[in-house]
Amino acid sequence: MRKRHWVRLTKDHLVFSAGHFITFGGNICERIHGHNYRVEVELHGPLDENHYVVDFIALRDSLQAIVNGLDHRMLLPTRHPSIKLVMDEKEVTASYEDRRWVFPRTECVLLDIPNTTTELLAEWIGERLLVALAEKLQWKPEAMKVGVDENHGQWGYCEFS
Ligand SMILES: Nc1nc2c(c(=O)[nH]1)N=C([C@H](O)[C@H](O)COP(=O)(O)OP(=O)(O)OP(=O)(O)O)CN2
Repeated sequence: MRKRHWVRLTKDHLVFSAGHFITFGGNICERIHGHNYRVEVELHGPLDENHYVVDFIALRDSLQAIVNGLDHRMLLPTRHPSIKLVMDEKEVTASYEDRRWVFPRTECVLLDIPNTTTELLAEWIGERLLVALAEKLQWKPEAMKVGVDENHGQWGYCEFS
């Protein structure tokens, strides 16, 4: 019988508090609000010489660094078709139709995604985690699943295979 191994990382400190707003249903744009997001990952692959899929510590530290970069920030999508972002050194101005929000530049994270849904945040985090693991360990999983929870049980996932 074929055997497969994987690791799953879900820690109380893999959390970030951030502001966002999304659009849905075509032209409905939420009011700005925040969430205490949780992040978890699952990585699949063969066992190494330590009988690990991947070292939990290296994985945890890599993911924590990505999560920390999102903590206490305003999350803004750079590829949204109608949320426009204009920025200078000090400020980011976001606009949607006749609404406008101005944020200190250093308090924003500009994400190259079209909407800050949990599904796309999971994709963004996963892409960065793959880069971090390649740099740190010269390793990539056979498959990976990243989950982001925005409201105590509302998880969006992205699977990489
Ligand atoms: N599949 C998805 N559905 C929705 C997402 C998402 O990312 N993926 N996101 C939202 C909104 O961000 C919305 O803010 C979440 O709604 P809600 O749970 O109502 O948020 P609140 O923080 O206001 O929670 P309350 O329980 O109402 O206080 C919608 N759908």
